[in-house]
Amino acid sequence: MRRLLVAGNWKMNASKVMLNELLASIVENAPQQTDVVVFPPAPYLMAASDKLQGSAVKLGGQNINPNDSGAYTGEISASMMIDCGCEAVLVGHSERRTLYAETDADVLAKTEAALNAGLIPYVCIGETLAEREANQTEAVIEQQINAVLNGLNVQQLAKCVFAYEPVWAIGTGKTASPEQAQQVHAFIRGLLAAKDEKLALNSHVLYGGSVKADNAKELFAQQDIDGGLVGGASLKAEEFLGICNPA
Ligand SMILES: O=C[C@H](O)COP(=O)(O)O
Repeated sequence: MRRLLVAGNWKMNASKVMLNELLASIVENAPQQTDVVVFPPAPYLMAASDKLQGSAVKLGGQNINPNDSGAYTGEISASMMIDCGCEAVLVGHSERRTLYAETDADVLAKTEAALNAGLIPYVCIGETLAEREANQTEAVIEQQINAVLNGLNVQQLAKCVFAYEPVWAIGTGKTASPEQAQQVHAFIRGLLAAKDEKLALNSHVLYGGSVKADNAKELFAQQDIDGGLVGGASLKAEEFLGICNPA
């Protein structure tokens, strides 16, 4: 049985005041039946870790360099994230792929680095609008997820979380319909099953792309949608908590 998992990706949005207020509210009100993880920007991770002490809410980082240390000015390693209290990291978010030219090979390297350090990689995949309109959704998803499915063993893959984020639904207010999302999630689970049946059964596959309190319930009711990777709506306590506890 897969528990509902809701992850809040703050992207490049935060301040000390926001961190204190938002985390205080999430810690106090996060429902026990949902696993909740927040991904603030890197400079706030230590402070966030302190705020989350003793709470069931977990912490993650938004990006890592695949190397463990060295002359990589401006970069952050997986072991540093562990040191700062993180248990997870996002890998392959479409903004990283598009704005910072991250390739499938980079995604595999980062996923491996995360696993080696003991972080849970949240491997993000998703098609653009042009790809969907050209009927390439499944081909794109398969290519992106195969980068990790072919590069890692089942034990490593069992520690990953997968997130389907159609690029056309991110920050646009255009959510994939529950049926559209379910169709791709079922396809992803099929690819996981081809690797290993138990892996498919136990893996969390999250949906991301304009998830809100008022559409979360219907999305999360789909058989293969195990929760959400939430961007904009994770910045407002009431909205995010509404997603964590969809009515
Ligand atoms: O990581 C989160 C996704 O990019 C979704 O962002 P959004 O909820 O603002 O559409």
